[in-house]
Amino acid sequence: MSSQSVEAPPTAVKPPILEIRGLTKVHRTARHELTVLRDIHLTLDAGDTLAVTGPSGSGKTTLLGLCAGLDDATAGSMKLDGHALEHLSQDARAALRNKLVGFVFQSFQLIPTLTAVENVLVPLELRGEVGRQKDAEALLREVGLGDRLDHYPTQLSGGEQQRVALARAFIHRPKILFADEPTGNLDAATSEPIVEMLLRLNRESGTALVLVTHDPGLAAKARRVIKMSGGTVIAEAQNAV
Ligand SMILES: Nc1ncnc2c1ncn2[C@@H]1O[C@H](COP(=O)(O)OP(=O)(O)OP(=O)(O)O)[C@@H](O)[C@H]1O
Repeated sequence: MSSQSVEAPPTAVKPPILEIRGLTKVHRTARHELTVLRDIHLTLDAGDTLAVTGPSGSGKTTLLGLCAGLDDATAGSMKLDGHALEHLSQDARAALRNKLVGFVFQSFQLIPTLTAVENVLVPLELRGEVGRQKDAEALLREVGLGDRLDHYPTQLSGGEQQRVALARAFIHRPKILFADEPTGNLDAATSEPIVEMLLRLNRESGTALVLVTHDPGLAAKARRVIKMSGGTVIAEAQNAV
């Protein structure tokens, strides 16, 4: 009998979905220099949920924008799913984000000349995926817009536009979804299914969620909560969810 021990195969350790080191953002004008984010460090595990809270002007939207690649940092580094963004070309960064990231903006950013269904299909078209009309329609039904499929953004209320934006952010099943005030424009009855949908996406697809919110009820549904003030993270807590 062999005395060789059988070594367990190495377990694949998933990289954090998001790793931020020393992230800083300074806005410079001719006369002023304004540091809106200062030396932020943050690590988020794959599939985790994080609420970003803090008073108006504390830097929450700026942080989200940098994470989602909508803006460039003044200093610091970021990894998405183990990929160091500073080592990638602009095109490679865009492709990585297009694959991994979903984003819901505070101001929806729907394309005015496209219908609700066509707006939801945009992330797929950017990836060259066609023929997913039925999936887009199903998602819109899930957010309660089954009878608004062919409406244009101007024909939708603010809350309805918000829901189209959420469906658009979900359609390619991102690994991480950034949402800036996802229920900010919705009443309690409308926001509940949206929150449920976000949490279901997290549970069933393992999509990590980063939610900027002023709503303590929504923040309580995230496993981790950070509080920002003056461009820095001043407190961090964990919820038993
Ligand atoms: N392009 C810009 N140029 C100069 N200052 C900016 C610019 N964009 C944002 N700021 C400033 O950065 C600070 C942080 O703004 P940010 O939108 O990130 O705050 P926030 O915490 O998301 O606020 P709110 O809860 O009101 O949405 C604010 O003081 C804002 O005035």
